[in-house]
Amino acid sequence: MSKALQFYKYQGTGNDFVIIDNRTNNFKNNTKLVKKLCDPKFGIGADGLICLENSMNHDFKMVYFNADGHESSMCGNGGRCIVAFAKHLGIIEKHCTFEAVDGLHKAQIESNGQVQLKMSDVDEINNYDNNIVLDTGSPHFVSFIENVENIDVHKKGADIRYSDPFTKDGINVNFAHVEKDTLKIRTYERGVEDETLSCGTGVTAVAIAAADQKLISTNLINIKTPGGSLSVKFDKSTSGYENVWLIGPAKMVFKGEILC
Ligand SMILES: N[C@@H](CCC[C@H](N)C(=O)O)C(=O)O
Repeated sequence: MSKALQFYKYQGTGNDFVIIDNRTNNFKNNTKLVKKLCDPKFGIGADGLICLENSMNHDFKMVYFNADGHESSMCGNGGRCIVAFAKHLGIIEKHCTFEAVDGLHKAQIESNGQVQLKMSDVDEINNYDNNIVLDTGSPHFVSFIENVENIDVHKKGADIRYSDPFTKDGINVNFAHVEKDTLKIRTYERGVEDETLSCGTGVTAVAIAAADQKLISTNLINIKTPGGSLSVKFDKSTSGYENVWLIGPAKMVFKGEILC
């Protein structure tokens, strides 16, 4: 017999998520079910699904699944959305610390609703054929190009994601253009296997890569994605980049019940 599952739908600059309050452990996830819930025809439709779960020592725990149904690494936009959701549930007020797959994250909600999320430190940046590979909680490939509006992100992103060194574990692929300390970014996401409107760990990776390549002269960077605007700020340390913050909107779109 089908069971009714309560869900919430959130979006952060157009990167959209099904969020489930799983503090009671009622939602027993499996790859097929998560994939179906993320499917716009057979389910709700989203780039990923997030469970908010109890944490022993912190405000809550975030468990993230890509739209392909597999549990994955950190999601920056999802992290900002789950913070807004925790506030909606009354678990937190303005500030919180939560557990995620890549460690602890601090966050705060501004009076204008923008959510600031502290991301992992970055201490390894690799060059790859004039491109950059780094991990901001999820693995990212960064390619700086001239004409970011016209590139076929689906085709070129898939070519890189399925190329030799990345086939097995996969990688997210970002195409970026720098203009006067503002970055324009489009991302092909692993696990969605397509372009999404925005990727939080992706824009964080591009901002740090741009600083590392000396393409920008500020450590508070404005970013434009097809889904809206974000900012990233950080400090340069002797070993890399720390105090990395991703800042932007996170909004509830609707809530409902689905039979599964
Ligand atoms: N949408 C994301 C990244 C989600 C994880 C990614 N698809 C992966 O598997 O690495 C974000 O906002 O960071």
